[in-house]
Amino acid sequence: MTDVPIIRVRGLTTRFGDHVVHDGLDLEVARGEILGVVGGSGTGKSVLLRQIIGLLDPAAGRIEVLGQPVTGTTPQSFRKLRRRWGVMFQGGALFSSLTVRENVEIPLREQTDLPQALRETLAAIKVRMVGLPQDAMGKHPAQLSGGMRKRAGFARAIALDPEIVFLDEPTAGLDPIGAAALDTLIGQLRDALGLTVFLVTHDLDTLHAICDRVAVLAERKVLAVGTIAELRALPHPWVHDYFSGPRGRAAAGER
Ligand SMILES: Nc1ncnc2c1ncn2[C@@H]1O[C@H](COP(=O)(O)OP(=O)(O)OP(=O)(O)O)[C@@H](O)[C@H]1O
Repeated sequence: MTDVPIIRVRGLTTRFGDHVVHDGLDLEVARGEILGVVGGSGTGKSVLLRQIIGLLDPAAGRIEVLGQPVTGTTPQSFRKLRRRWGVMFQGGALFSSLTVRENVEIPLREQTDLPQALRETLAAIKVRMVGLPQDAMGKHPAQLSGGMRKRAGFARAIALDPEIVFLDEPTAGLDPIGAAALDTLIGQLRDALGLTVFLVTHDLDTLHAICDRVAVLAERKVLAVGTIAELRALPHPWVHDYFSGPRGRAAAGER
């Protein structure tokens, strides 16, 4: 990891009408780390992710990714920047009418001029990298299990060899074995590809298994960020209940 943050959020304020979701939120993500983002329901984890990737404008604040501004930039600069990250939304968010190959090819089709044959070859490599069998390429999402759909979504997220991958609740809806396998895959790909991973999750096992640091969203800001051991030492009630309640202790391997 270097000292220069790969993602930098400063003074972020988010409002929907009178509802203030974030109020002066600050966050930095280091290159090469897996950062888990946790918080109670409605604390604005998914909204934060969408703002960092430029899908939603904040009311105030500054967001920089890879040293470039995300807000207030030209469409051309933004297009260049967005090629450098990949996103997997909840459930994989695949197009149901397209095959896995066609889904994985979407970023290659939209953001490169590569010929069809090369797009297919690259899609096949990504599908293999996420541990899907080659015959999954011709299948539609409805023909896949939930875990396979997530893997296909992951293959699409890494289609353009991104530097950062954003994952919104990747293990939601998976059985514990499938979830653990996906955690392992995320960790392996981070190591193999040198990815930075920004991961919104409720899954305590994921946090323990692969996250280098965890950011806690509460009280309209990032209340704390650190290792799980550091967070467990905090007296804040939500942080305490989350990490040191029965599920938190079980995920930590305690009784
Ligand atoms: N487009 C929108 N218009 C109005 N309100 C919105 C919009 N998007 C999100 N919100 C509100 O912003 C708040 C934060 O939403 P967000 O989806 O980020 O929560 P979250 O922390 O990801 O929650 P969960 O853990 O339940 O998924 C919620 O109160 C939500 O209703």
